[in-house]
Amino acid sequence: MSMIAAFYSGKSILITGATGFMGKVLMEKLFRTSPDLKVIYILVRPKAGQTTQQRVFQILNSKLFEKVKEICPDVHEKIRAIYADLNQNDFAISKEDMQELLSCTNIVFHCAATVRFDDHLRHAVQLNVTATQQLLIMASQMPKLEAFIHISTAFSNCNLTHIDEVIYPCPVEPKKIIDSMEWLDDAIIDEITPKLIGDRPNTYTYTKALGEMVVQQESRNLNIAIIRPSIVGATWQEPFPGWVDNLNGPSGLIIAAGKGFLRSIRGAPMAVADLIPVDTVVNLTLAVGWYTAVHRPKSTLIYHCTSGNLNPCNWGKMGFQVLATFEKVPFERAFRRPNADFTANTITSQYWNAVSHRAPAIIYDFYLRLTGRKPRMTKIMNRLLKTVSMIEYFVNRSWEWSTYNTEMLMSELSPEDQRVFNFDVRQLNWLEYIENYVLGIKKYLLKEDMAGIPEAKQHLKRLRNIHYLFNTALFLIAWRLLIARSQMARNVWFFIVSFCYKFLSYFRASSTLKV
Ligand SMILES: CCCCCCCCCCCCCCCCCCCC(=O)SCCNC(=O)CCNC(=O)[C@H](O)C(C)(C)COP(=O)(O)OP(=O)(O)OC[C@H]1O[C@@H](n2cnc3c(N)ncnc32)[C@H](O)[C@@H]1OP(=O)(O)O
Ligand SMILES: NC(=O)C1=CN([C@@H]2O[C@H](COP(=O)(O)OP(=O)(O)OC[C@H]3O[C@@H](n4cnc5c(N)ncnc54)[C@H](OP(=O)(O)O)[C@@H]3O)[C@@H](O)[C@H]2O)C=CC1
Repeated sequence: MSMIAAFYSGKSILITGATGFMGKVLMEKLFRTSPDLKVIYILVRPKAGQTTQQRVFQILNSKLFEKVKEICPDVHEKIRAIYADLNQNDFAISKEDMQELLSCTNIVFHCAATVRFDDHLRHAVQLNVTATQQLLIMASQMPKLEAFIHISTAFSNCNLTHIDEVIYPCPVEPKKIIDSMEWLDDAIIDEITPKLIGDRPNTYTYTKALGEMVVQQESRNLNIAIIRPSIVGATWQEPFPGWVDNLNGPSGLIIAAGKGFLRSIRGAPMAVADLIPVDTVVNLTLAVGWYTAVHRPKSTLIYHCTSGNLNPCNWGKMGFQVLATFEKVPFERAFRRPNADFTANTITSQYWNAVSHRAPAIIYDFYLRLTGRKPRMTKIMNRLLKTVSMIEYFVNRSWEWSTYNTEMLMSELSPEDQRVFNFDVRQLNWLEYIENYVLGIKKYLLKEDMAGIPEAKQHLKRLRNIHYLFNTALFLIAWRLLIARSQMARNVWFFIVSFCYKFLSYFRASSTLKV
């Protein structure tokens, strides 16, 4: 019997960010392994024209929850969706709901965040810092609370190269930042943002670091732990391999490469690609929840959920395997044949940007205009290049995260728990994982049918022929222009033509003699 699964039985659990990538996988695993848990409260806001109830309904009826519904048929009754907006005071939770949350909650998993790299500092602070502070204040009023688990990121201290499982202070106190966001106007915030974030690349990593400081400062006598995952990718094993439902991290770029838009990234092929499957993060999170509640460590423990030091893969190897998978399972209706690479050199990268990204987009838009359609490729390309520029920081560097606490926890688990809540990335086979990841993107994100693979392959063949034709035409035009302008080029051309003529004449004569 799994001790961790047994621990969550009968418990009331509060999850923020349950509608997000990690939150959904966390809920799924909880219901699948501890079907007799009491209730999961989730803080949900209405979005994209859907009410909170509709959003929950959609999640429970998705492919991800198919297994859960077999094991825990009353799953609908065990989810309590509470209307909440983490940007509002008291999260806009009603008095009755707040009362229930405060009096019943046993465990809190705080996953909600803005993960956008380019978010305005005011919004990023509100969600990643102020909301965390408010949630901790709520947690301190929960008499039955056994553990509070905060999800941060391994990149909260990406300004360092070696990162230990400790909280590194930021120069300006989070409380001062929170206060200043209330009275500074947007223009001034824009001006001071680069100074505040310092040598971090974006507001996301900065505010996640502030969030950790808030957790430390507001911890009071709570049992708290912090989890720092690196780049979270599709599921490795559970509930099935390759599940992913958003474009964050590598997923969007894999689509862009598979559809032939993305041909080159300025990145170091030998830099460590510190990816971590989402089910591994969730397994560690649940194990940490159990350990924090049962063993009550004296101080707030931080757990790195990374792969680089235990089972490293680099960007070059990852890119190679992604492209190899496209050969077997191409995406449908590609713009160009997938052929992307990491380029360490800035000038080479700018060259490829001009030749392989901007020029084809301009040519295609010209073609769309000629055929009376609305041009759109330049816009798509600009968006893609913006995304690429935002991730360049992360694919040009390697980090070393120590994993003492994570390894200590692994050794504390029973063999059964090590199996059911496996977070040992040493067992991960990268080639297999990446192949499943690309397949998962095709199935669950692009919703493409496997029956369409032969047609997709045919389409790629047509694109290859168009590519050859285009290159030949381009060469002939260039050559014709050169011949018209240069005596030297003309001489070379006549020399080649006369050489070919002589060779053919000799070949014809010798074959006639043989007869
Ligand atoms: C060379 C071999 C090729 C093989 C491929 C290999 C790929 C390797 C890639 C490596 C990736 C490395 C990533 C490192 C990240 C480390 C970060 C640390 C980890 C974390 O803790 S946080 C989680 C990561 N967070 C993110 O990934 C969020 C990133 N997104 C953003 O910040 C913004 O969305 C972005 C990119 C700034 C764009 O903003 P904006 O222009 O305002 O656009 P929208 O967000 O409104 O979206 C518009 C439109 O674009 C679609 N979209 C969004 N994101 C992506 C994306 N990443 N790729 C493609 N398309 C994307 C979005 O759905 C919208 O579409 P609509 O149709 O709805 O308009
Ligand atoms: N994905 C990754 O690569 C990594 C993620 N992390 C961390 O993991 C955690 C989860 O990330 P992930 O699941 O990927 O992120 P997602 O963007 O998929 O999910 C974010 C969640 O936060 C919720 N949320 C955002 N704003 C509000 C709001 N105002 N009120 C209520 N809820 C809100 C979202 O709700 P809604 O659906 O309504 O928008 C969503 O449920 C975050 O803390 C992130 O920093 C760490 C490392 C890497």
